[in-house]
Amino acid sequence: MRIESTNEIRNWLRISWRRSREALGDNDSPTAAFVEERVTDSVLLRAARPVLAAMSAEIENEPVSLILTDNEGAVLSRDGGDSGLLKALDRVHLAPGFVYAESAVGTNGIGTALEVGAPILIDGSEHYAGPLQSFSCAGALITHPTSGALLGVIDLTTEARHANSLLLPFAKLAAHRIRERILDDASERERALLHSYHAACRRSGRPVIAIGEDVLMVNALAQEQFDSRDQAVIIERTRDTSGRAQPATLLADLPSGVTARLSYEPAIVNDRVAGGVIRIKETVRRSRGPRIAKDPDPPSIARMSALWRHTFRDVAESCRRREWLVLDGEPGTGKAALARAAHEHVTRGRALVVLDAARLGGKVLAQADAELEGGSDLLIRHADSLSDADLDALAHLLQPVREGSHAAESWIALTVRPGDVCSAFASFRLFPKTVTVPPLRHRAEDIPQLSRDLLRSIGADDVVLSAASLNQLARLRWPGNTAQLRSVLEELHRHHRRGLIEPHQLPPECKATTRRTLSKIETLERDAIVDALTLHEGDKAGAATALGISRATVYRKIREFGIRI
Ligand SMILES: Nc1ncnc2c1ncn2[C@@H]1O[C@H](COP(=O)(O)OP(=O)(O)OP(=O)(O)O)[C@@H](O)[C@H]1O
Repeated sequence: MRIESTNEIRNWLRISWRRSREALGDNDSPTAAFVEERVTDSVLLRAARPVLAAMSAEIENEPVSLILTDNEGAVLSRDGGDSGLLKALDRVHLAPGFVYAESAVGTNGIGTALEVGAPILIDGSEHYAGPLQSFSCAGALITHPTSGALLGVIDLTTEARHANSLLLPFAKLAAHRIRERILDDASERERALLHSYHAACRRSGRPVIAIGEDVLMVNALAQEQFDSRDQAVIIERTRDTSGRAQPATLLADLPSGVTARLSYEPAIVNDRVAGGVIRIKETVRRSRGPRIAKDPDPPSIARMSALWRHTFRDVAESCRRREWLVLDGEPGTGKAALARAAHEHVTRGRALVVLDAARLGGKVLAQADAELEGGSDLLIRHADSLSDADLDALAHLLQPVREGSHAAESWIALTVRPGDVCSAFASFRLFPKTVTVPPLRHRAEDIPQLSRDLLRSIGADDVVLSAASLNQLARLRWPGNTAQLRSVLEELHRHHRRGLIEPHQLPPECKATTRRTLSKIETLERDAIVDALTLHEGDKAGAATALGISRATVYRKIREFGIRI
């Protein structure tokens, strides 16, 4: 979008002020939030550093500062400017680490350029916040030259009394030079990777795959020998090495039943890893017979955070002891998936019959009876949806099984909502153990791996989430847990069949953010505020009263946690 005429600019300003008023109320001196975990290396920073160094030399001793931010308005660097200007900028926290999003500090050259998606000059009193009105800021967007992803903003700020009409053209020129530099860097890296790839293909005469930041190359031999599922696992496995400057040898168990030995060699240009070339050295067909190992490797579903591994171990242990089990947890946390995977892991192929009580209602009794008669293991999902009478009948059905001869045969697990313990079961002591499956927001570190697993399972093998997109997903609250993440990825796949997905391409429901990983306490605090706001249909005063905190605190927390309801 381009903003050309003065009228249009005024219009955008009016809208920007309205947004600022909604976000900040009457707060005339909002404080920019500080981000503790800052990005110190990125495509943008690498390309911008030399450009900004050269440009700040051109305007040496001028009262103008060049400010680079990421695509959420967090300041990454500040160059140039005389000491008076720098002191003034420090006073308004326009400094590295602080976030200049419009929602945080009101209309300004950085946040407003991001909001309107176009370069913009905000002059003196056009700023929303009083303390910013002594500055003039020109912000120009920096987009990735090939993917078009929004990377950040270059902003030129000076004191309003020095404002000059060249500020905005100069900001646009800086953005243009940074984009060109990104393109040069990328083609230099891609050339280095291509060179290593061709050399590996010639030397080895084997299947070869090369992976760079935006590039994937698969030679004809690799395409012939491995289907797309195998290729996806190989690529996934080599992600473990991404960015690694040392050669490495890895093993990968492929879905086709072979184990492949992968030899990784980094392609390096200017001391930086441009990508890696993977030669597939040999493959061995795995034995189909029963595994002899006492403690087989856990399945991929279990290879996640300590919290999730611990939960998996608990379920597997109950299954190993044939101890009947209740899995409770919020909707969509993966209770059934976990029970299935643990059962498969422990019994190595014994059938587990899954009955959904929410779908079958009272009919679940007759079906469970028939399956138990045959000695099957049983997973009854959504047991809490049964009526009290049906639950009672189920308890009476299960009690003789527990005490009878085939008790040792059948393993039974139920899934229920949190805290939904059925008194009939408790009185018969049918289910001695309950495992609580943690919500996704308590294991945000699992989101990258989980997203890749889910993308593969929905057939979106050609879709790759960028690191920034994964960070964005990891910051969300996920009330619908893994099931919601799955539906978000399905929605994404409907619009993007392949390629690298950047944050702006994620579905809208992924837009509420906090910039950092929250501590457990902060997560609980955020959840309480979200729950109160939802209950009060977004009314902040009502939520504040319900929580016993001030309205100002609710506003502050909404901004801090990036809550949008
Ligand atoms: N660790 C995981 N890896 C891959 N997919 C998963 C994982 N956990 C859950 N899923 C997928 O997420 C979705 C929801 O999981 P599941 O149905 O097991 O959740 P649930 O807690 O039993 O849900 P409900 O609220 O209906 O009881 C399913 O599509 C499942 O395959």
